[in-house]
Amino acid sequence: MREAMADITESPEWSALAEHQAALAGRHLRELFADDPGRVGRMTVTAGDLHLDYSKHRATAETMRLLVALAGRAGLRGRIDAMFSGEHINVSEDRAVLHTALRLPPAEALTVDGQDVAADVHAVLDKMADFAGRVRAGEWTGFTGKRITTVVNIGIGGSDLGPTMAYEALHDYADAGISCRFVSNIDPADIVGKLAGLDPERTLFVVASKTFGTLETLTNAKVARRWLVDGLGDDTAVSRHFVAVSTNADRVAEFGIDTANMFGFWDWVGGRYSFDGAIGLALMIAIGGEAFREMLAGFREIDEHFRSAPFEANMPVLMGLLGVWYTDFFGAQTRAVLPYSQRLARFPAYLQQLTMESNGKSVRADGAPVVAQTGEIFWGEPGTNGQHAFYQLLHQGTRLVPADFIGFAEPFEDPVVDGPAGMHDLLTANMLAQTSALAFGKTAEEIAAEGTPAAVVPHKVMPGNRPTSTILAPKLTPKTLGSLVALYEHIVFVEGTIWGIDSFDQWGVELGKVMAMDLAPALTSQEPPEQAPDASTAALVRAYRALRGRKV
Ligand SMILES: O=P(O)(O)OC[C@H]1O[C@](O)(CO)[C@@H](O)[C@@H]1O
Repeated sequence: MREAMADITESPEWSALAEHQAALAGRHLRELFADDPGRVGRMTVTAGDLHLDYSKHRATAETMRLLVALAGRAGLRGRIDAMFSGEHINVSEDRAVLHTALRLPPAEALTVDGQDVAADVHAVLDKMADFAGRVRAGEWTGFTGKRITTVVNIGIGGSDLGPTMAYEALHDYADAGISCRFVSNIDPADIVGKLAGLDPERTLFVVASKTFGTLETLTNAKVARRWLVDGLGDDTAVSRHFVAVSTNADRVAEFGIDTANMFGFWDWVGGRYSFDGAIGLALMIAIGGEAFREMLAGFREIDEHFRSAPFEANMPVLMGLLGVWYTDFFGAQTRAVLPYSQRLARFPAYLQQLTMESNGKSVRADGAPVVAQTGEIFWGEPGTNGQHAFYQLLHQGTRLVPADFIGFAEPFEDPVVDGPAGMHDLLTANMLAQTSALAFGKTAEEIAAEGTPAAVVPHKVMPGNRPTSTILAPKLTPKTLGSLVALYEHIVFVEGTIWGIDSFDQWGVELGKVMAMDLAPALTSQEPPEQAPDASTAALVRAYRALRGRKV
């Protein structure tokens, strides 16, 4: 039986925040800025290449002091140390949580549960780099001796979203003439579409699955194997065209992939925290081992910052605490993530798994029900596209939607000029304008003064007081991407610590998987369905069967 955790909402720190919120709720950001000229300087923090301005939050110096005190009450410092040192903080699975070990510098030692974790990590990274180097150099060829030009990663969830997002973000660094495609969905449209136009002689499949037991991945891998064997007319071609990334060597071998071509990881890496290890193999083949290691250095820089910076100047701590502030004290339900970079189009989707699979929990680590709201709903789209879609609600809707804006100073493209500002400057101008409009809005008086007819004035009022963080980095490099991801990984950890939950299990996804396997025969058999879990689902099974021309 686990020791019962204290109820954080009963703590003096929580009560102080609740009282403070009541006093602050009626105050506008316009006033907070007017009252405190030093605000921006104080509410700006840098970590490695990341620059965060959090002054446009509905928070004062006192708010931040109280939030930091809450972190102290939740034992955040001790929890950080526990994670980095390999304590079994994933309690429901009795595992260490060591994604931070994936980016340990070679000189740093770490032994956990009697195992030299640092040596294991570097052995896998070296094996990946060696393999990636051979594929890139054309030394590892397909079965017929031709160079590999496309890598197809087959995986789902953490075995897909990380590498997909990172490949899209960093495709400018793909310098060996090798491109990647990513197949995840059990919907046949995914694999059929992704295989279209590929040459089996030049295609390498990376089957990525921590468990190597995931229905979608194994099904897609079997389809890919059939496509390859049909295309090359020889079963033995598989060994040159399939490699695996997994923690489960037995299942890899059972599938028919030579375990010499398997890249391992460990149960102490959660799937959603894994693309900086072997799950990033496809990415490494595309961008090369050196760029991959630069990405790891970016992760590492934020790990170090998170571990050592005082909470008052600690970027993940501040952003995590602000997440708690809005979730639990303002009743906000979602957080928008708005990258002003087309290359980060998949970043919100990646963060959805990272944050929501981690913190979407209603039971605490001690097994008792949670005492506060948990799990922000993350969503978003790149700017400026989002501006022409859902920003109306952000500006004038009734809901409070805190938002993270992410931008970069340097574009990749040569200056594409249209008027005095280049396109990239226009992109950035839009980002900055949005955060300013969200924070300060426009009053009825200001609108009326522009000659707006009185009847239209209320429609044009921009209430403002809508909180945002702005993260700026020099350029979307492998290093800055690593830093950004580590930032959000640690934000998740900070929030999970305050809420007292185990951010590293995901039991809630299991039931649906089992039920799907139970239901599949009812959909596919030629006989009338025997059972369905409930009346509604039984009716839907019958409707589906009727539509497919099967007996009902
Ligand atoms: O890598 P695997 O074992 O195939 O799992 C894929 C994904 O499935 C999940 O278990 C959720 O169903 C995720 O946590 C994981 O990232």
